[in-house]
Amino acid sequence: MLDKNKLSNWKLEKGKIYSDVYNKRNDERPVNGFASLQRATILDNRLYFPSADIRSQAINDGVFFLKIPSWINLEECDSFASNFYRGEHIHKYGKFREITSSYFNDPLLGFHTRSDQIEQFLLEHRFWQKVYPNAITNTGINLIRLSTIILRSILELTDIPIKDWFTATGGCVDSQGTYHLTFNHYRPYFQGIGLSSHKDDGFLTILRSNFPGLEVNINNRWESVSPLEDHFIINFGLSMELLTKNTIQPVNAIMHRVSHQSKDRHTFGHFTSSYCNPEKDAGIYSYSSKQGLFKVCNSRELINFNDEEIYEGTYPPDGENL
Ligand SMILES: O=C(O)CCC(=O)C(=O)O
Ligand SMILES: [Fe+2]
Repeated sequence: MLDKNKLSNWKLEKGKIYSDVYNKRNDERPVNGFASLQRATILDNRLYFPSADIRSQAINDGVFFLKIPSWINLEECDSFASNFYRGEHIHKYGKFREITSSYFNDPLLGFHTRSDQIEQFLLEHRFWQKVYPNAITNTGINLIRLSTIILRSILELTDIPIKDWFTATGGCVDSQGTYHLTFNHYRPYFQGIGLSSHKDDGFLTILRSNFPGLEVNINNRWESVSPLEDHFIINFGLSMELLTKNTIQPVNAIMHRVSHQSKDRHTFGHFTSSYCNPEKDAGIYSYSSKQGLFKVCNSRELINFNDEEIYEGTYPPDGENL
């Protein structure tokens, strides 16, 4: 959690995003039981929790289950997640492991192997139509719609004036943010952790997982998430935490990690971030009733620095670099 008093001074610095939660980031304590996550549904284009208390709990946890709406079809995305890394001779989607960042002229995109067990195919919305099969692009577009519904329902709980919502979210309240649809495979033949502890950079992540392995840090305890059939896992990210920290409804970003996997594990995630492309960067904002809306950092820098820090580590808080 970001320290409230430090918010107005919060600066994005390389290797220091997690300085204030350094011990949590470098925490090798095993899990301590199962997370008891709250459940929500979508009703009439709104996010609905069974009660205000359950909603507060979910917002405080920074993570909850969401019933998958009937208008979202996951079949092709599930198949893509299970096959994108296998090679063309094994499956039609196996060729995607050959499509790397050089194809997009962007170091963030395409197929990547990481220092953890994870390997990924990561693609930003502006390339979906050209690269993904149509069924996957269509699901991605429905996930944008879903993320917009969730985001608006959360903003309604804050005191951020509606006139500021577009700027505050870099366009996301009108489905004009930057979106990534990312497929993950955890390589059982690799040593070490599945995925190092981190918070997602954006406002929220819609995660599809049928596999155990995700661990969340709630109230300074690591807990396993048992996936719930027909539910997404919704994670709030750094942009949401920064934006709402000094409003009447602070939202916590959830620190999470994936444990070592001894069998193949496949998941995929849809990430909602403030608008940025090589020409334009909408920025990351924070709001308080005293100061109004103020810019905290660049959107793209937050994505890049967070990515680097996840895999390369956080500088120890005493200032000494790794
Ligand atoms: O695979 C998972 O369960 C989590 C993936 C994740 O945290 C991410 O892609 O940011
Ligand atoms: Fe994540």
